[in-house]
Amino acid sequence: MSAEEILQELRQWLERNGGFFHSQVRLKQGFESYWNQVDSGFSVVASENLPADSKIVSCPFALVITKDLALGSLSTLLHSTARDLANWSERQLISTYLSFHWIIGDDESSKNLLRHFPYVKSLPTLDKLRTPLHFTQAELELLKGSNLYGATLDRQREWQAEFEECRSAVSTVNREWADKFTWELYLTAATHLSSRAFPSTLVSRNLTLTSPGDPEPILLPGVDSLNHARAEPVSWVQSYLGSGPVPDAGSCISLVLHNPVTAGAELFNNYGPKPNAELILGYGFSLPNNPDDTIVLKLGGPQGGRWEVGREARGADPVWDSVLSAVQCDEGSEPSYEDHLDAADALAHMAQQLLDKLPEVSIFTPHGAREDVALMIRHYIEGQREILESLIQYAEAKEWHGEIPAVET
Ligand SMILES: C[S@@+](CC[C@H](N)C(=O)[O-])C[C@H]1O[C@@H](n2cnc3c(N)ncnc32)[C@H](O)[C@@H]1O
Repeated sequence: MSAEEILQELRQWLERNGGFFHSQVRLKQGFESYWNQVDSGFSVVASENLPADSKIVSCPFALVITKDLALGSLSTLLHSTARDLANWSERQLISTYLSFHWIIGDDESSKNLLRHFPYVKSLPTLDKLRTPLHFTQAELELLKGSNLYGATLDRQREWQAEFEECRSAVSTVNREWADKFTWELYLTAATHLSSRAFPSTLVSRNLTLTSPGDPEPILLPGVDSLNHARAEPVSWVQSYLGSGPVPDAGSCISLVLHNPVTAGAELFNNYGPKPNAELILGYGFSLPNNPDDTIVLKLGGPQGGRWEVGREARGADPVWDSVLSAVQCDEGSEPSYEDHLDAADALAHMAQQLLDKLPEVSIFTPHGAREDVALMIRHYIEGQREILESLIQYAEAKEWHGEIPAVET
């Protein structure tokens, strides 16, 4: 099947199930030319001028992939009770559910349990994915000394352990399935989830009710087909029909773009203000000079904590307060001029140490690294460097603004 046919099938499947893509938009394989990054999947383009507030795509609730949908299908397939799988995370359930489409295949017998084949087939293949879990060893080395390096190793360990647990459960039921259930398959599915997830609050009955805890990730086929543009004005609109806990047929989630779009232009969703570390780790792309970049700072000790500082030292004040109270000799009293000097010195020293640890970014693509990956890493490291430099300037400014004791006469 060609890429065009796969996208056509996705569109028809959405329509058969009560969803749609706007009649004046076209799905196309690859990005519009200017991305300068990897061609990691498809994009949505306007075939005619679209007015402001156009509804671009709509996904019926019946096609939404939730943890519960995955749990229901897997319990039947694995002859397990839902309780056996109840300790699986959302990622384990949804990634295993997606993987099973490839393990069992697109045949009649599994159609009721694995209902997302046209969607799964349209998702980018392993070779197109670019999160750090898909980096070569040489590419990973380029991150050494940055927070993202540690975060990548942690994620690799965590996902691999989850996969082993899922595979071993499958293996007790069917060895042939377990043989087909490879790490690459699981990694691909888990990356699809991390790079396309929406919050489960979108499908809850009362959007205004904040449910306790973090929302779960869910997949919205079709709605997830637009690439990201920072600060793009969009709305994710819920239409929940009926008043019971189970939505009536016709309930759906739609994506509305508030800006008009000219014919031929790509249409964008807005994934929210995310720093490059998060875009790279979860999605496999970066934005140059990303204004939402942050660096995570952790301080030990009783005044310690974890903070995110952004460009131009945005969010540095609580770090400063913590450092200041850590250096203060006389606890409980007003910090002295010397305390300010010591705190400024300690903060600048800490930022300088982190700066020294950061890897060098060459404008040339290092040997063994792919160009698109090297570019992503450059965007990220440059952002980290600029934030740390701004933090040093912030500390220097604090030093000057520390109150100078009046000269005794
Ligand atoms: C939700 S999907 C969007 C549709 C995607 N192009 C596809 O074919 O599946 C998210 C993925 O699209 C790509 N992407 C989205 N926005 C991007 C951007 N601004 N620059 C580069 N890649 C982007 C990344 O690979 C990301 O993981």
